[in-house]
This record gives sequence, structure tokens and C-alpha cells, in this order.
Amino acid sequence: MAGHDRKTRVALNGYGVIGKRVADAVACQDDMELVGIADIATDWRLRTAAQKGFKLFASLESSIDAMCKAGFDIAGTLDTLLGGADIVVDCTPKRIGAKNAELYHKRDVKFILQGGEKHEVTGHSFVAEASYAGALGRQSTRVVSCNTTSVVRTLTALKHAGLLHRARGTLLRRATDPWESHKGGIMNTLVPEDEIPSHQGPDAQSVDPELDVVTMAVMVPETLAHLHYWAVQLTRKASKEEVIDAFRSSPRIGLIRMSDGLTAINTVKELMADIGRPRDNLYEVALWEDLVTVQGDEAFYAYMVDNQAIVIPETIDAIRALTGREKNANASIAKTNAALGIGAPFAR
Ligand SMILES: NC(=O)C1=CN([C@@H]2O[C@H](COP(=O)(O)OP(=O)(O)OC[C@H]3O[C@@H](n4cnc5c(N)ncnc54)[C@H](OP(=O)(O)O)[C@@H]3O)[C@@H](O)[C@H]2O)C=CC1
Ligand SMILES: O=C(OP(=O)(O)O)[C@H](O)COP(=O)(O)O
Repeated sequence: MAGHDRKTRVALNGYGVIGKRVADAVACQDDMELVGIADIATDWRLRTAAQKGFKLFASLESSIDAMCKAGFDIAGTLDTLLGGADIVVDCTPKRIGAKNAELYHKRDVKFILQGGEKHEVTGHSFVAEASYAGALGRQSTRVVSCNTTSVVRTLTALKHAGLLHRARGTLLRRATDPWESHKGGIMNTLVPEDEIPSHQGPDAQSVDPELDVVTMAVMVPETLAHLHYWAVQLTRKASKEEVIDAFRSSPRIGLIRMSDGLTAINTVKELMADIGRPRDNLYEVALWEDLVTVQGDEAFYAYMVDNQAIVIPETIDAIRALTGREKNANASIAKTNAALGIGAPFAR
């Protein structure tokens, strides 16, 4: 904590799929303190937060009564919470974050939005390995969506190796989050996204405008994770080993092998459960090393994206970048990775 006499005080707004994972990740950083959680929920979801000892606040004045009636000890409103925070991580549902940004500006507090919001709301989009330096000292940034994060991580690895010319990817998107599969899932169908490119390609360019990337997406009837297939035009003829080495150089890409029995997305999730990752979180892009195929100057590969977990380490790094607590991207990435055990289960 050189140069800082106390921990960064982090507030969280929206304790859902992403928010609860961010809260746990903040709580295990030695340079951060989770000062409270704001939400509007009145059911079991917030009760688990209370049981963990997190201080609870009401995101909306209009929710206070219902939250108190539900038995929660509410310490105040979001406004009160912001008063004691250096930065707020907004993990509310799509488009609510953009509305909340007005309040954060008014309160002059630093803030992070998630990938459901547009780039324009913050004017900066974040993936640690690609745009950390640009976030230093800013008031706000947007951690891009799960699929977009994976696209930027993998293409940045190829770019850093001098191998990336242009990339075209097909994304098989999980239909809904597991805990909501009784509400919003699809069954016995495949649903193509209604435009090409799907949003992830342009979103990746909001992080790195140099990327020549097009994405197409289809929703599939499962809830475990997303699966990507990529065809990449390289800058030159290369060997399979060069392409694999490029991916290996990223601290947040985990190489897995079909030949090791990791033949499907459920087996990879089982591995995460077996090694004791909280909520079976797979923070890394899990890329099949033995599927990587290179023909002349073209590379083909596939990987898995745990939509619920991949943006969590990015959010932790974004906190250090905005607050200026750590100026060096690699140092922040290494610190976050160590705290969350990222990289350990994968062969380097
Ligand atoms: N789910 C995913 O896989 C991923 C999501 N994202 C992005 O992360 C963000 C959060 O998504 P996700 O975690 O799935 O959302 P969830 O719906 O799981 O969680 C949102 C939480 O915020 C609460 N909430 C609703 N309205 C407000 C409000 N006005 N103020 C405060 N809290 C509120 C919700 O309560 P209630 O349910 O009662 O409304 C819920 O507890 C979105 O931008 C999303 O696009 C990014 C990557 C992956
Ligand atoms: O950020 C995500 O996906 P995306 O990169 O396809 O936008 C998450 O899987 C959430 O997607 P959702 O909008 O289907 O809930």
C-alpha cells in the first residue's frame, strides 16, 4: 500500500449475479475495504449479504420501508453510502447504471459501470490487459461485457505477439443466468441475434480501436457459460506453437486440453468446483490448446467464457486504475490474480 495510508473504500450498488461476486472479490483484496452494499431487493438474495456481515443500504428512498419490513438492518440510503466511499461499483441491471451515473457525477464520486451500459456513458471502456493506462485517474469507466472481455483478452494476446491482422468470431451465448432459468430461458431452439455484427465486436473496438474484429452471436438453450469459435487472419505464416505461446503469455487465459478430459463446458465448471473456487467461478478464458489449428497465416480456435465470473478481476483492476492506487497494469493484474487464485489451475 505504498503511498496510501488507508485502504480504498469501495461501495457496491446492485447485489446480483455480478455484484455479489464483486463484493466477495473486493473483500479479499488487502488494499480495499467494502464499506457497504446498496440494493432494492427484499428477499433471500440480500439476506445472504447480511449474513456475510456486509453493511446494507437502500438504493432508492422508496425501497427503505419494504427492506426494513423484510427484516434488514438498513444503515441508510445510497446517498449516505456514497458519502463514505472513494469509489462505487455499479452492478445494477442494464440501463439503470446509466441513470445512476447522474447521481455519481452530482456527488463527485468515482464510479465503475458494467457491460450492460453504453461506452458513451463513461467515455472509457476497460479490459485490464488493454486499457488500464487510459483509466488512470479518470472519474469513471465501463468494464465491458463478459463476451467482449474475452474477445479483448484473446485478441490482445495475439496483438502483443505481433500476430493479429483480423478476427472473425461466432459466439454461442448462454440463454440466461442459471438462477433465473425458470424465468427467462429458451428451450428446443437456437435464437440468432438480430444483427451482424453483434455488439461485442464494436464494443471490443471501444476498448482498442485498432482491433479489426467482427462478431456474430446465437443464443443456445443452456445456462452454464458461453462458447466462442474464432477464425483469425494472422499478419504472417506462423506455427501452432507460436499462437499457443501468444495465448499462454496472457495471465488471464487458461489453456485446457480435450485430451485431459476437459471436453465440454460442464467439465470445466466441475474443475472449478473441485478446486474450491467460490461459486465455481472461472475467471480465466478457458481456451482449448489442442483445438488450436493453424493453416499458413490463418488460426482457428475455441474457448469458454464464464459470463458470471470473467469480469470480476477486471472490476478489481478498474478500481485500482480509477483511484490511481496502482499505476502499473501488470502489477494490479498480478495482485488481483494472486488474491483470487487466477491462473493456478492451468498449465503454463
Ligand atoms: N449476468 C451476467 O452474466 C453479466 C452481466 N453483466 C452486466 O452486469 C450488470 C449487472 O447484471 P447482473 O448482475 O446480471 O444483474 P442482476 O439482475 O443479477 O442484479 C442486479 C441487482 O440490482 C438490483 N436492482 C434493481 N434495480 C436497482 C436499482 N435501481 N438500484 C440498485 N439495485 C437495483 C436487482 O434487484 P431486483 O432483481 O429485485 O430488481 C438485483 O439485485 C449489467 O450491466 C449486465 O449487463 C456483465 C457481464 C455478465
Ligand atoms: O454480458 C453478457 O453477455 P454479452 O457479452 O453477450 O453482452 C452477459 O452474458 C449478460 O448477457 P445478457 O444480456 O444475456 O444477460
